[in-house]
Amino acid sequence: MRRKLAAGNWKMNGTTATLDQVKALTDAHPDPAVDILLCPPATLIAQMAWARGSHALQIGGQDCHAQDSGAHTGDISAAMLKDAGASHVILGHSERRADHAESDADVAAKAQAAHAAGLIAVICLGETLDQRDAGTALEVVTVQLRGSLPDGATAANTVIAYEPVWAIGTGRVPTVAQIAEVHGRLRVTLHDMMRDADGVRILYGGSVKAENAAEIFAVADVDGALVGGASLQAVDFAPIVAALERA
Ligand SMILES: O=C(CO)COP(=O)(O)O
Repeated sequence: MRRKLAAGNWKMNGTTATLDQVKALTDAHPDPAVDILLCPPATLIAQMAWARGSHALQIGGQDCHAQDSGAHTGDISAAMLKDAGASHVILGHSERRADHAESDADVAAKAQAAHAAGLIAVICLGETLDQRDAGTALEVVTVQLRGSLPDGATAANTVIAYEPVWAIGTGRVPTVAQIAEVHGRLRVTLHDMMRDADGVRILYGGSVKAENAAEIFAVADVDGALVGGASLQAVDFAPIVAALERA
């Protein structure tokens, strides 16, 4: 049985003033029946770890370098994220793939570094609108998964997030049939690649809101969500967590 995961990606949003959302969220779900993960900017990880107190809220980074340390100005290693209080790190988000030209091989190398540091890698993939329209979405995500999953990936150290690029921040969401088709394909591919594929959580991400969460969470092989905009405010994110608890 896979434990469901409600994950929030704050992207490049949030300052110390925003940390009041942590209390609002943990107060709304003092004893959650699902895992809750927030991935703030790296500057807030340590303070968020303090702000959660004894709550089971998990905290993640949004990227890490593939190396442990060294002359890489501006970069952050997986061990540093862990030291600051993170247990997870998002890798291969489409915004990083686009803005920083990250390849599948880069993502696999970073995931390997994350695993070595004891972090759970949340590996993101998803097709663009052109690829969806061309009918190649399944092929694209299969290639991304095969290229981005490192040796040594297990259900315990890896989460997959399917995020169609055209659904991110657009309010456009795939049909439940489209989500089911991709998640099913990802599960089959995982089975081909690892022994405990049944235990790997596959999240859906892209314009998840309180209004559409229940419908998405009812889809087979959807084990939770990776939420952007609607994770910034507890008033938006808490009902998504509640919908996942009910799913
Ligand atoms: O990119 C996302 C999460 O990583 C999704 O963002 P939105 O929920 O804002 O569409």
